[in-house]
Amino acid sequence: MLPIPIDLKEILKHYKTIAQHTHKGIQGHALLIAGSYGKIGAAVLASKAAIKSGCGLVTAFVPKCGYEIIQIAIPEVMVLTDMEEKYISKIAFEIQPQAIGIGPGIGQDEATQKAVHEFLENNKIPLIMDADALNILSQNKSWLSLLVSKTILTPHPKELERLIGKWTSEEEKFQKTIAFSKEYNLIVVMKGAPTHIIDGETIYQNTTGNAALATAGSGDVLTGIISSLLAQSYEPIQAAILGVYLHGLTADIALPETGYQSFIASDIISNIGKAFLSLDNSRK
Ligand SMILES: NC(=O)C1=CN([C@@H]2O[C@H](COP(=O)(O)OP(=O)(O)OC[C@H]3O[C@@H](n4cnc5c(N)ncnc54)[C@H](OP(=O)(O)O)[C@@H]3O)[C@@H](O)[C@H]2O)[C@@H](O)CC1
Ligand SMILES: Nc1ncnc2c1ncn2[C@@H]1O[C@H](COP(=O)(O)OP(=O)(O)O)[C@@H](O)[C@H]1O
Ligand SMILES: [Mg+2]
Repeated sequence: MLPIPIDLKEILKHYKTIAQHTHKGIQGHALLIAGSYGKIGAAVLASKAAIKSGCGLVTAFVPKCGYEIIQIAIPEVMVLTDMEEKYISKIAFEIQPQAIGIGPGIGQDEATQKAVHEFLENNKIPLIMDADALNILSQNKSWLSLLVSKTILTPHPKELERLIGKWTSEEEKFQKTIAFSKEYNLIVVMKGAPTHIIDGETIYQNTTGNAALATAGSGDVLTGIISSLLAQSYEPIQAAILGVYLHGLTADIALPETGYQSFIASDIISNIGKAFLSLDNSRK
Protein backbone atom coordinates (compact mmCIF):
# COMPACT_ATOMS: atom_id res chain seq x y z
CA MET A 1 0.00 0.00 0.00
CA LEU A 2 1.23 3.52 -0.83
CA PRO A 3 2.07 5.66 2.20
CA ILE A 4 -0.14 8.66 2.99
CA PRO A 5 2.04 11.80 2.85
CA ILE A 6 2.11 13.84 6.07
CA ASP A 7 1.89 17.22 4.36
CA LEU A 8 0.08 20.48 5.09
CA LYS A 9 -3.17 19.15 3.62
CA GLU A 10 -3.09 16.10 5.91
CA ILE A 11 -2.09 18.18 8.94
CA LEU A 12 -4.92 20.67 8.53
CA LYS A 13 -7.36 17.75 8.87
CA HIS A 14 -6.08 17.16 12.40
CA TYR A 15 -4.76 20.49 13.74
CA LYS A 16 -6.96 22.26 16.29
CA THR A 17 -6.42 25.93 17.09
CA ILE A 18 -6.45 26.99 20.75
CA ALA A 19 -9.86 28.09 22.09
CA GLN A 20 -9.81 31.72 23.25
CA HIS A 21 -11.40 30.93 26.64
CA THR A 22 -9.30 27.92 27.48
CA HIS A 23 -7.20 27.81 30.67
CA LYS A 24 -4.22 25.80 31.84
CA GLY A 25 -6.45 23.39 33.76
CA ILE A 26 -8.16 22.20 30.58
CA GLN A 27 -5.21 22.53 28.18
CA GLY A 28 -3.91 19.13 29.33
CA HIS A 29 -1.27 17.92 31.78
CA ALA A 30 1.63 15.86 30.43
CA LEU A 31 3.88 13.73 32.63
CA LEU A 32 7.40 12.99 31.38
CA ILE A 33 9.14 10.08 33.08
CA ALA A 34 12.74 10.59 32.03
CA GLY A 35 16.39 10.94 32.92
CA SER A 36 19.12 9.27 34.96
CA TYR A 37 22.52 10.45 36.24
CA GLY A 38 24.32 12.06 33.28
CA LYS A 39 21.18 12.02 31.13
CA ILE A 40 18.95 14.51 32.93
CA GLY A 41 19.36 16.57 29.75
CA ALA A 42 16.97 14.15 28.05
CA ALA A 43 14.34 14.98 30.70
CA VAL A 44 14.98 18.72 30.30
CA LEU A 45 14.59 18.53 26.52
CA ALA A 46 11.44 16.38 26.60
CA SER A 47 9.65 18.39 29.26
CA LYS A 48 10.61 21.75 27.76
CA ALA A 49 9.37 20.59 24.37
CA ALA A 50 6.10 19.52 26.02
CA ILE A 51 5.42 22.88 27.70
CA LYS A 52 6.34 24.65 24.41
CA SER A 53 3.79 22.58 22.46
CA GLY A 54 0.58 23.82 24.04
CA CYS A 55 -0.35 21.69 27.03
CA GLY A 56 -1.26 23.64 30.17
CA LEU A 57 0.84 21.78 32.71
CA VAL A 58 3.93 19.60 32.56
CA THR A 59 5.42 17.47 35.32
CA ALA A 60 8.78 15.74 35.02
CA PHE A 61 9.37 12.57 37.06
CA VAL A 62 13.13 12.14 37.51
CA PRO A 63 15.65 10.56 39.90
CA LYS A 64 16.63 12.80 42.83
CA CYS A 65 19.76 14.10 41.06
CA GLY A 66 17.52 15.75 38.46
CA TYR A 67 15.51 17.88 40.88
CA GLU A 68 17.47 21.14 40.85
CA ILE A 69 18.53 20.74 37.24
CA ILE A 70 14.94 20.69 35.99
CA GLN A 71 13.73 23.41 38.37
CA ILE A 72 16.50 25.75 37.23
CA ALA A 73 16.50 24.82 33.54
CA ILE A 74 12.70 25.10 33.12
CA PRO A 75 10.88 26.85 35.97
CA GLU A 76 7.55 26.36 34.16
CA VAL A 77 7.78 22.60 34.66
CA MET A 78 6.86 20.87 37.95
CA VAL A 79 9.09 18.11 39.27
CA LEU A 80 8.46 14.84 41.12
CA THR A 81 11.41 12.75 42.20
CA ASP A 82 12.09 9.07 42.64
CA MET A 83 13.49 7.78 45.96
CA GLU A 84 16.78 6.89 44.23
CA GLU A 85 19.49 9.45 43.53
CA LYS A 86 20.70 8.32 40.10
CA TYR A 87 18.00 6.27 38.41
CA ILE A 88 14.27 5.62 38.52
CA SER A 89 13.28 2.76 40.84
CA LYS A 90 9.55 3.22 41.53
CA ILE A 91 7.12 5.26 39.48
CA ALA A 92 4.59 6.69 41.93
CA PHE A 93 2.58 9.90 41.54
CA GLU A 94 -0.71 11.35 42.75
CA ILE A 95 -1.31 13.75 39.86
CA GLN A 96 -3.75 12.89 37.07
CA PRO A 97 -2.03 13.63 33.77
CA GLN A 98 -3.88 13.21 30.46
CA ALA A 99 -0.77 11.76 28.79
CA ILE A 100 2.49 10.14 29.83
CA GLY A 101 5.79 10.03 27.94
CA ILE A 102 8.33 7.55 29.29
CA GLY A 103 11.87 6.60 28.36
CA PRO A 104 14.27 9.39 27.34
CA GLY A 105 17.51 8.92 29.23
CA ILE A 106 16.15 6.51 31.88
CA GLY A 107 18.82 3.83 31.32
CA GLN A 108 18.20 0.13 31.83
CA ASP A 109 19.14 -0.51 35.45
CA GLU A 110 17.39 -3.58 36.85
CA ALA A 111 15.45 -1.43 39.32
CA THR A 112 14.31 0.83 36.46
CA GLN A 113 13.14 -2.22 34.49
CA LYS A 114 11.10 -3.37 37.51
CA ALA A 115 9.64 0.11 37.91
CA VAL A 116 8.63 0.20 34.23
CA HIS A 117 6.97 -3.22 34.58
CA GLU A 118 4.94 -2.19 37.61
CA PHE A 119 3.98 1.06 35.90
CA LEU A 120 2.80 -0.74 32.74
CA GLU A 121 0.76 -3.21 34.77
CA ASN A 122 -1.25 -0.37 36.30
CA ASN A 123 -1.27 2.39 33.68
CA LYS A 124 -4.44 3.28 31.75
CA ILE A 125 -3.42 6.79 30.66
CA PRO A 126 -2.54 7.49 26.97
CA LEU A 127 1.13 6.65 26.62
CA ILE A 128 4.17 7.29 24.43
CA MET A 129 7.31 5.18 24.89
CA ASP A 130 10.77 6.10 23.63
CA ALA A 131 14.47 5.31 24.00
CA ASP A 132 15.33 3.13 27.03
CA ALA A 133 11.66 2.35 27.70
CA LEU A 134 11.73 0.68 24.25
CA ASN A 135 15.01 -1.08 25.02
CA ILE A 136 13.47 -2.38 28.26
CA LEU A 137 10.43 -3.65 26.31
CA SER A 138 12.79 -5.37 23.85
CA GLN A 139 14.36 -7.26 26.74
CA ASN A 140 10.93 -8.20 28.13
CA LYS A 141 8.68 -8.77 25.11
CA SER A 142 5.86 -10.30 27.20
CA TRP A 143 5.25 -6.82 28.66
CA LEU A 144 4.07 -5.58 25.23
CA SER A 145 0.64 -7.01 25.96
CA LEU A 146 0.35 -4.68 28.99
CA LEU A 147 0.40 -1.50 26.89
CA VAL A 148 -2.78 0.56 26.65
CA SER A 149 -4.38 0.38 23.24
CA LYS A 150 -2.75 2.70 20.65
CA THR A 151 0.31 3.38 22.76
CA ILE A 152 2.79 5.29 20.57
CA LEU A 153 6.30 3.81 20.25
CA THR A 154 9.01 6.03 18.73
CA PRO A 155 12.01 3.83 17.89
CA HIS A 156 15.04 4.91 15.86
CA PRO A 157 16.25 2.12 13.52
CA LYS A 158 18.39 0.38 16.16
CA GLU A 159 15.59 0.47 18.73
CA LEU A 160 13.19 -0.86 16.09
CA GLU A 161 15.56 -3.74 15.34
CA ARG A 162 15.74 -4.57 19.05
CA LEU A 163 11.92 -4.67 19.14
CA ILE A 164 11.08 -6.59 15.95
CA GLY A 165 14.35 -8.30 15.00
CA LYS A 166 16.58 -7.83 11.95
CA TRP A 167 15.23 -7.28 8.43
CA THR A 168 16.93 -7.90 5.11
CA SER A 169 14.99 -5.41 2.95
CA GLU A 170 12.91 -2.25 3.35
CA GLU A 171 9.85 -4.26 2.39
CA GLU A 172 10.46 -6.77 5.15
CA LYS A 173 11.03 -3.96 7.67
CA PHE A 174 7.58 -2.54 6.86
CA GLN A 175 5.92 -5.97 6.87
CA LYS A 176 7.36 -6.80 10.27
CA THR A 177 6.44 -3.42 11.74
CA ILE A 178 2.87 -3.68 10.43
CA ALA A 179 2.52 -7.18 11.91
CA PHE A 180 3.91 -5.88 15.22
CA SER A 181 1.57 -2.87 15.24
CA LYS A 182 -1.43 -5.14 14.56
CA GLU A 183 -0.48 -7.81 17.08
CA TYR A 184 -0.25 -5.37 20.00
CA ASN A 185 -2.57 -2.61 18.69
CA LEU A 186 0.20 0.00 18.80
CA ILE A 187 1.25 3.01 16.74
CA VAL A 188 4.89 2.79 15.65
CA VAL A 189 6.74 5.97 14.69
CA MET A 190 9.68 4.60 12.68
CA LYS A 191 12.07 7.52 13.07
CA GLY A 192 14.47 8.12 10.22
CA ALA A 193 14.92 10.14 7.07
CA PRO A 194 12.04 10.28 6.39
CA THR A 195 10.02 9.13 9.38
CA HIS A 196 7.15 6.71 8.76
CA ILE A 197 4.21 6.08 11.06
CA ILE A 198 2.57 2.66 11.12
CA ASP A 199 -0.96 2.26 12.46
CA GLY A 200 -2.01 -1.28 11.63
CA GLU A 201 -2.06 -1.55 7.83
CA THR A 202 -1.89 2.23 7.34
CA ILE A 203 1.49 3.81 6.55
CA TYR A 204 2.16 7.55 6.75
CA GLN A 205 5.32 9.22 5.41
CA ASN A 206 6.52 12.54 6.77
CA THR A 207 7.43 15.36 4.37
CA THR A 208 9.22 17.75 6.77
CA GLY A 209 12.68 17.66 8.34
CA ASN A 210 16.27 17.47 7.18
CA ALA A 211 19.71 16.23 8.21
CA ALA A 212 20.07 19.02 10.78
CA LEU A 213 17.96 16.75 13.03
CA ALA A 214 20.81 14.23 13.18
CA THR A 215 21.88 15.58 16.57
CA ALA A 216 21.76 14.40 20.20
CA GLY A 217 18.41 14.81 21.88
CA SER A 218 16.27 15.43 18.82
CA GLY A 219 14.29 12.26 19.55
CA ASP A 220 13.85 13.28 23.19
CA VAL A 221 12.29 16.53 21.95
CA LEU A 222 9.90 14.60 19.68
CA THR A 223 8.72 12.59 22.70
CA GLY A 224 7.92 15.83 24.53
CA ILE A 225 6.01 17.30 21.58
CA ILE A 226 3.88 14.18 21.06
CA SER A 227 3.23 13.82 24.82
CA SER A 228 1.96 17.41 24.88
CA LEU A 229 -0.38 16.85 21.91
CA LEU A 230 -1.68 13.62 23.48
CA ALA A 231 -2.39 15.55 26.71
CA GLN A 232 -4.39 18.08 24.64
CA SER A 233 -6.85 15.34 23.65
CA TYR A 234 -5.52 14.61 20.19
CA GLU A 235 -6.16 10.97 19.32
CA PRO A 236 -2.88 8.99 19.46
CA ILE A 237 -2.58 8.76 15.66
CA GLN A 238 -3.29 12.49 15.28
CA ALA A 239 -0.72 13.34 17.98
CA ALA A 240 1.89 11.18 16.25
CA ILE A 241 1.21 12.68 12.80
CA LEU A 242 1.12 16.31 13.98
CA GLY A 243 4.11 15.84 16.29
CA VAL A 244 6.33 14.34 13.62
CA TYR A 245 5.34 17.06 11.13
CA LEU A 246 5.95 19.99 13.53
CA HIS A 247 9.27 18.47 14.71
CA GLY A 248 10.55 18.26 11.12
CA LEU A 249 9.18 21.69 10.26
CA THR A 250 11.25 23.35 13.02
CA ALA A 251 14.42 22.13 11.28
CA ASP A 252 13.21 23.38 7.89
CA ILE A 253 12.45 26.80 9.42
CA ALA A 254 15.75 27.03 11.34
CA LEU A 255 18.09 25.73 8.64
CA PRO A 256 18.69 29.08 6.85
CA GLU A 257 19.83 30.56 10.18
CA THR A 258 21.75 27.68 11.78
CA GLY A 259 23.00 25.60 8.87
CA TYR A 260 23.14 21.84 9.33
CA GLN A 261 26.16 21.84 11.62
CA SER A 262 25.14 24.20 14.40
CA PHE A 263 21.51 23.12 14.70
CA ILE A 264 20.99 21.43 18.10
CA ALA A 265 17.98 19.86 19.80
CA SER A 266 17.25 23.10 21.68
CA ASP A 267 16.78 24.79 18.28
CA ILE A 268 13.86 22.43 17.64
CA ILE A 269 12.27 23.72 20.85
CA SER A 270 12.92 27.39 20.06
CA ASN A 271 11.29 27.02 16.63
CA ILE A 272 8.14 25.15 17.71
CA GLY A 273 6.33 28.50 17.96
CA LYS A 274 7.10 29.38 14.35
CA ALA A 275 6.03 25.91 13.25
CA PHE A 276 2.62 26.29 14.96
CA LEU A 277 2.28 29.84 13.55
CA SER A 278 2.83 28.59 10.03
CA LEU A 279 -0.16 26.26 10.51
CA ASP A 280 -2.31 29.11 11.85
CA ASN A 281 -1.26 31.35 8.95
CA SER A 282 -2.02 28.70 6.35
CA ARG A 283 -5.65 28.63 7.61
CA LYS A 284 -6.09 32.39 7.09
N1 LIG B 1 21.48 14.91 26.55
C1 LIG B 1 21.00 13.72 26.92
O1 LIG B 1 20.71 13.45 28.08
C2 LIG B 1 20.79 12.70 25.86
C3 LIG B 1 20.29 11.45 26.20
N2 LIG B 1 20.02 10.50 25.28
C4 LIG B 1 19.51 9.21 25.76
O2 LIG B 1 20.54 8.29 25.73
C5 LIG B 1 20.03 6.98 25.69
C6 LIG B 1 20.71 6.18 24.60
O3 LIG B 1 20.20 6.58 23.34
P1 LIG B 1 20.94 6.33 21.98
O4 LIG B 1 19.92 6.44 20.94
O5 LIG B 1 22.11 7.23 21.89
O6 LIG B 1 21.53 4.86 22.13
P2 LIG B 1 21.17 3.51 21.37
O7 LIG B 1 19.76 3.11 21.57
O8 LIG B 1 22.19 2.49 21.72
O9 LIG B 1 21.34 3.92 19.87
C7 LIG B 1 22.60 4.26 19.31
C8 LIG B 1 22.85 3.41 18.11
O10 LIG B 1 21.66 3.26 17.33
C9 LIG B 1 21.96 3.32 15.97
N3 LIG B 1 21.20 4.39 15.34
C10 LIG B 1 20.65 5.45 15.94
N4 LIG B 1 20.02 6.22 15.07
C11 LIG B 1 20.16 5.61 13.87
C12 LIG B 1 19.72 5.93 12.58
N5 LIG B 1 18.99 7.03 12.32
N6 LIG B 1 20.04 5.09 11.58
C13 LIG B 1 20.76 3.98 11.84
N7 LIG B 1 21.21 3.63 13.06
C14 LIG B 1 20.90 4.45 14.06
C15 LIG B 1 23.45 3.52 15.87
O11 LIG B 1 23.98 2.22 15.73
P3 LIG B 1 25.23 1.90 14.76
O12 LIG B 1 24.84 2.49 13.43
O13 LIG B 1 26.37 2.58 15.41
O14 LIG B 1 25.27 0.43 14.79
C16 LIG B 1 23.83 4.08 17.21
O15 LIG B 1 25.14 3.73 17.61
C17 LIG B 1 18.52 7.13 25.46
O16 LIG B 1 17.85 6.98 26.70
C18 LIG B 1 18.39 8.55 24.99
O17 LIG B 1 17.12 9.11 25.31
C19 LIG B 1 20.22 10.74 23.86
O18 LIG B 1 18.96 11.12 23.36
C20 LIG B 1 21.26 11.80 23.60
C21 LIG B 1 21.08 13.04 24.44
N1 LIG C 1 19.03 12.85 8.34
C1 LIG C 1 17.87 13.06 8.94
N2 LIG C 1 16.82 13.60 8.27
C2 LIG C 1 15.66 13.83 8.88
N3 LIG C 1 15.41 13.53 10.18
C3 LIG C 1 16.40 13.00 10.89
C4 LIG C 1 17.67 12.73 10.33
N4 LIG C 1 18.46 12.21 11.31
C5 LIG C 1 17.72 12.14 12.43
N5 LIG C 1 16.47 12.61 12.19
C6 LIG C 1 15.38 12.68 13.16
O1 LIG C 1 15.91 13.04 14.43
C7 LIG C 1 15.34 12.25 15.48
C8 LIG C 1 16.42 11.41 16.13
O2 LIG C 1 15.89 10.67 17.19
P1 LIG C 1 16.82 9.78 18.13
O3 LIG C 1 17.73 8.94 17.32
O4 LIG C 1 15.92 9.11 19.09
O5 LIG C 1 17.69 10.90 18.88
P2 LIG C 1 18.08 11.06 20.42
O6 LIG C 1 17.94 9.70 21.06
O7 LIG C 1 19.50 11.55 20.41
O8 LIG C 1 17.16 12.05 21.03
C9 LIG C 1 14.24 11.44 14.80
O9 LIG C 1 13.01 12.13 14.87
C10 LIG C 1 14.73 11.32 13.35
O10 LIG C 1 13.68 11.14 12.43
MG1 LIG D 1 16.25 8.56 21.06
